[in-house]
Amino acid sequence: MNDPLNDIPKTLPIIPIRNKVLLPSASLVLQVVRKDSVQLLQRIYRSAENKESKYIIGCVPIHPPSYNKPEPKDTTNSSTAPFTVTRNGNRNSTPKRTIEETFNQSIQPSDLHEFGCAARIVKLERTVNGFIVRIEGVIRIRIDKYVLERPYLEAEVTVFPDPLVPKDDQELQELANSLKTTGRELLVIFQNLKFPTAYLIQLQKYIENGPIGLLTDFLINTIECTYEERLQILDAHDLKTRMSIAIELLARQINILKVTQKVHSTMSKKHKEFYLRQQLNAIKEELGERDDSSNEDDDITDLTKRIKEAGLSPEANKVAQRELKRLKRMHSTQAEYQVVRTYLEWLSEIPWSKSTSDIIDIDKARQQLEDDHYGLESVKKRILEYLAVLKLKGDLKGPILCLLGPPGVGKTSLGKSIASALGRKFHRISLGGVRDEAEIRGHRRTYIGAMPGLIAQGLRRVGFNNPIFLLDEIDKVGHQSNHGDPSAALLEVLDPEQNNTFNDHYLNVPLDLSKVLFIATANQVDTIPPPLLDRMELINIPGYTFEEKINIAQRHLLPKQITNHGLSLEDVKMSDEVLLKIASGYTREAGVRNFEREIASVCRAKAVEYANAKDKDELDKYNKEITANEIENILGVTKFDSEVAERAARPGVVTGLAWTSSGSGGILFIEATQMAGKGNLQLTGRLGEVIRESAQIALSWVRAHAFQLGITTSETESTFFFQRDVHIHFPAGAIGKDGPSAGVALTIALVSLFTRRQVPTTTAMTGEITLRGQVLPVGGIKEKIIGAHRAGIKKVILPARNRKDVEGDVPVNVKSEINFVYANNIFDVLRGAFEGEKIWSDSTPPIVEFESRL
Ligand SMILES: Nc1ncnc2c1ncn2[C@@H]1O[C@H](COP(=O)(O)OP(=O)(O)OP(=O)(O)O)[C@@H](O)[C@H]1O
Repeated sequence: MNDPLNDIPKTLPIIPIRNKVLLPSASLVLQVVRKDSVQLLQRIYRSAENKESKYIIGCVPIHPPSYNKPEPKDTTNSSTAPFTVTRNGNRNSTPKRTIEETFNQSIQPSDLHEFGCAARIVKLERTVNGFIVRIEGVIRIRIDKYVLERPYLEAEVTVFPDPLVPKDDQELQELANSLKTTGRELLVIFQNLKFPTAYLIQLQKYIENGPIGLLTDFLINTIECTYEERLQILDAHDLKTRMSIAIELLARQINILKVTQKVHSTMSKKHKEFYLRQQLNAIKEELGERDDSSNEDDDITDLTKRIKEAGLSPEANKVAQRELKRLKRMHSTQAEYQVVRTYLEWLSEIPWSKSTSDIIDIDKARQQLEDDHYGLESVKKRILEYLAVLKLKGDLKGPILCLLGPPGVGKTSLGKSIASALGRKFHRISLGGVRDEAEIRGHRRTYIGAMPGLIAQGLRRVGFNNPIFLLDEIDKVGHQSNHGDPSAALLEVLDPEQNNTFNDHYLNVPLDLSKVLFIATANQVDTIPPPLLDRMELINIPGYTFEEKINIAQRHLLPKQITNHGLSLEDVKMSDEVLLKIASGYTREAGVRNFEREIASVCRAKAVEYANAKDKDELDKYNKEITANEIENILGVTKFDSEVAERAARPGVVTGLAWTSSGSGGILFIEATQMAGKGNLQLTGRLGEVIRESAQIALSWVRAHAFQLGITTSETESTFFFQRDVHIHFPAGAIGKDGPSAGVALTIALVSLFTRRQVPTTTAMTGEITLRGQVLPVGGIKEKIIGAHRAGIKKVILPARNRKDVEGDVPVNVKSEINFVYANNIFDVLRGAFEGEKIWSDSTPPIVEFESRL
């Protein structure tokens, strides 16, 4: 057998234990929540090597409040210290504490007993409040001196190994024999009581082979005795004293057990069960298989109180009470205990009946929206109408508002403004990339690590049941897959008829979401699942024009960034020209997010300049006005020239209008070239199926009208197209492109290529074409035109049936700076693209003109 002495260092970290005495050979499970011990175990937990079972600590009992400290004694003397704990010092007199109180409680060396037990950590588990640790007593120790008090106690110790019983010590030999006889007697009783076999084997081993000191401790561990009696045994490092006390205690226990066995045979079944249960608990406790029940009780009392205060719905309360009952029956080391406990914590933290009171003051809301956002008049108007209806009707049963627009146009910040106008809490739920229904609805509790979904989590975070939830990027939520359908879960969330009984899989009780005000945001409408779209009212926020961006910057972004950088509004001035330079030279976006970032860089540079001037006491030299030249010094050379200016007009190159998946509009170039070949058409630039088909249609139309357009010399000539290959490329090959709206631009690019005529780079076009040359309307007109305006386009050719979109939605200043050409057919486009020049002959009347008369 290993000498335990070898394992025990001279200095040991100390874990003080309350109401318990650990003896060598016993094991104990402790729920550790007090700060000092938690910090000690944290250190052990962190260092991987120390997590092994070899880590040794000292376990020392804390004196109960009524403990009278014994007189200092000569520890070399073999006699045991006078025992002075009164009966009042038992566990029942210990005051109950909450977890927090226990955590903050500080233990002084003077509170601790002089003797303790060195123990080996065999299991260490993290819990919500601290640790659960299982320790095994190794050997008696006496504390000589505390060498550390914070963050945890550490002490120099003397260890007391048990000597072997000397053959010639008659008295000791007799005591040992008597102890073994008592042990055998107990073994028989325990066998009758059906004690665990492993325990019985162990006891038998100790009785037959000793060592006698360990057998004494092992027996005392099993029997019922008071706290004081156990302390007495702990203090008795001298074998003779320990055995004498133990024999007395064991004899008492045997008597009790004998009487019990008699009573047992006469008891009713119910009584017996109760009695056995009590006994089982006591035995478990003695064997160290029950942890500090006072802490566990504290925990459950605390939870019960919190559940009572949370004002649960009747259904939730029923479930909570059932689970509480289960929890009480469980042992805190059981894995299921933590699962149930976490569930109950969730139930207690959902705001079932806590609401903020609404302030629906339309004037105040109007003011708030005005203060926070420039422009967006129609959006603000619609939001105010919505709030007015909310005020009159008093419920939220209506369509959900969905703010639709490119990134950085203020969708999120509009949501925040609405929340602060209403005095409600605001929470943003990002739906981008949500592929799993469980993310919305939670995982069932049977899963390991199950959690409630985003909605329930949001409610817990805000702490009130009537917040504003901004469902961000609802267009990016996943559809039906083998992980369920997140959009179907959202449907339930957003449906006012169903959402008062929303079922989160984890909570598994109906949640009332009818008081939550949902606002959604999306970049594009196409990918929003139709049933969701059906429940929402779209409010379009197209991109901003330069003029709007400058106004937003002067009123909101610049003041915000100046103050963010510790300057006062008077310290930095930027003219509209400078702001325009930043917006056009350094950003290319529909919103203002990058613009704000660039303004922040300028403010940072100004803050450095200001601080330097202040340090040198030269504030008079500091120039608060920022010039256009300074901008280049701060932000570097301009990142973007006018997109149109980058290009020179060439045959085969045409400017189209695009609408990106993020909802912002812009221009795109189409380049066509021809080479000797066999009549093949090659397309590049990451193109989708539809745009490829548009290119085929365009080529077929051009081939069909080649003679009329002067490309071929006779109507029957076919060699022209069979002797050359055509290659069409859409630059910015990294970005995928698709959709039918490039049809018109593709046709014009091919006509320009074959007729060697140029289209001005400031002319852009959009529209779908049919094989017969008709121009069909397309979507995203407003965004495309605002984007084109930003790019410096002067003329836009677009389908005649899109005229209403231009007249209705496009800002006036944009309309006034762009010349619009509305086309019914491709000949109208040709006329517009080639500056009114009629490049075709009328020898054959164009088929489309005939069609257009239909
Ligand atoms: N009209 C406006 N008036 C004042 N500030 C604005 C306006 N539009 C946008 N902003 C500001 O622009 C920044 C970006 O806005 P926000 O984050 O709300 O954009 P978003 O549309 O939600 O973008 P995303 O779709 O990427 O989430 C914010 O600081 C916001 O205050």
